[in-house]
Formats: sequence, C-alpha cells, structure tokens
Amino acid sequence: RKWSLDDFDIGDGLGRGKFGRVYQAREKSTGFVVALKVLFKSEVKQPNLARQLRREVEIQSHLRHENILRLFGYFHDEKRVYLILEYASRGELYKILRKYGRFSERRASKYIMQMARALNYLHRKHVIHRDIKPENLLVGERGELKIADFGWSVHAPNSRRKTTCGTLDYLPPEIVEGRDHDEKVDLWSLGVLCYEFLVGVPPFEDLSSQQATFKRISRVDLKIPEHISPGATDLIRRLLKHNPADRLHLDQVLQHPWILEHNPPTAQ
Ligand SMILES: O=C(Cc1cc(-c2ccc3c(-c4nc5ccccc5[nH]4)n[nH]c3c2)n[nH]1)Nc1cccc(F)c1
Repeated sequence: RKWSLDDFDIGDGLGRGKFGRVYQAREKSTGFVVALKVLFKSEVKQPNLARQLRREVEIQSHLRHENILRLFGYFHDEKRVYLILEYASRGELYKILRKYGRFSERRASKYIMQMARALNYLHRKHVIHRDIKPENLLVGERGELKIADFGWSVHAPNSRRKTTCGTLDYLPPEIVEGRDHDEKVDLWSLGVLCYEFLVGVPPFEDLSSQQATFKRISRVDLKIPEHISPGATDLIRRLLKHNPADRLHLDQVLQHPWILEHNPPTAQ
C-alpha cells in the first residue's frame, strides 16, 4: 500500500521534546487515528542515521505486541520521511509519573508485568531494547503501556558502544563499563524502572555528576526506602544484580509474588 500525505488529515502536535515532530492524524478513508512522525531528510543525511532509521523501521514493522507501539507504515516526499505510528490515547508515561510523583504498588506492578511481557516477546526475537525508561513509554486507551522508542535496540549479543545523550540512570554496569552485553541489560533497566515507578526517582541518580551516577551504578549502590513493600523490594533487588547472569529471568518476574499479588492470572 503506497501511503502519501493526502491520505491524512493532520491534527495537533504531540510529543514535542524527546520524540521530535509528531502529529495526531486521521486516515481519511477509515477515520483511523494515528501518530504521524515527521523527520526531515536533511536531519537524516548522515549515513549512520539513515542506517539507524532503516534498522528501527525494519525492527518495529515486524513487531506485533499489545505493549509495543505499532509502526503501520512509512512514506516520504522530496524533503521529509513520515512514519505512521500507533496513536496512544493517554500520552507519555513520564508526564503522568511526574504529575503523580510516584505510582501505587498496584499500578507499578501492572506496568512492570506489561513491560516484562513486552521484553519477553522482544528477547524471543533476539531484540534487546537497551533504552527502557519512562521517557520511551506511552499509555494506550485501556491504560496499558506501549514501548515507543527503538532508537537503541539492536540484535543480541552486542558490544556496540552506547553513547547516550540522555541520562546514564538506566544503564547497567556492563554498558557503563563498556563491556560486552546481551539482553540481560533490559532486566537491569526493568529493575530501575520498577524503582522509579515506586520511589519517583531512579535508584542511582546522583545529580552532582554523571561520573557520580556511573560510580553508584557500578557499585550497585542501592538504597530502597522503608515505605516500599517487601515484595517490591525483593523484585528490585533480584533485578539490580551486577552480574547479568544473577538477574531474575522475565518468566520469573511474571511469576514473582509481588506481580501475582496485584495481577491474579485471569482464568485462561
Ligand atoms: O521515533 C520513534 C518513536 C516515536 C514514537 C512517537 C510517538 C509520540 C507520541 C505519540 C502518541 C501520543 N498520544 C498522546 C496523547 C496525549 C498527549 C500526547 C500524546 N502522544 N501516540 N503515539 C505516539 C508516538 N514519536 N516517535 N519511532 C520510530 C522512529 C524511526 C523508525 C521507526 F520505525 C520508529
């Protein structure tokens, strides 16, 4: 199917900051609402960015999971590339987190369960995300999380250097120490995400410097506040292990008492 801009009525601008130029749009023949991401070809001129974009399109267009934002298609005109992305009606998770400060244990465990399911799906396809953090998550119509950005996903195992423009907060020791890494990096990030959902700040944040954060990550300098339940504390501790081999597997996360307690398995 060849798409073009004429197929869409363009609506409001959506994610301004992190996500660049994204607009709500309605496909004219069906009325289906999407998020249309516009990238200027001038911005994607550098060959590695074009390769990065092709890789991201390649990865995301083959993924089908309710907790992973869909890429429906793409097209370009002489100046721009357009991505037809799933519209997440409840917006960006980090804005909701900043508004509430921190989430209840029930809400956090539901989100962590959804993330574990999405990561399980990705890892089975040998895709590691490497950039799980609230800024990359959106919320759908039924309050479900959608992993939205695959800017850093690669096929496992991988030793590519990760030069992050964002914070180090979510990076595991093996990446900050520049060592080889595999999909277990996403298990570490899941632990960081769980901590930030419940506490409101990431566990190794040290606003004095990136170097200080680096040290706290490398030493796994983890302090879990008293108000966090024993179940959540246990799950966080079992994910934030320096040695990737010691981290809880995703199947074990989905069977963890803290997850089951708030998300009883519906009779299948
Ligand atoms: O760049 C992104 C990630 C991405 C996702 C989005 C994005 C941003 C915002 C939304 C929204 C959305 N819904 C909202 C509701 C209220 C307020 C704001 C909202 N944003 N829905 N879907 C989105 C999708 N922009 N960029 N993916 C990408 C890039 C290149 C190739 C590729 F295959 C995928």
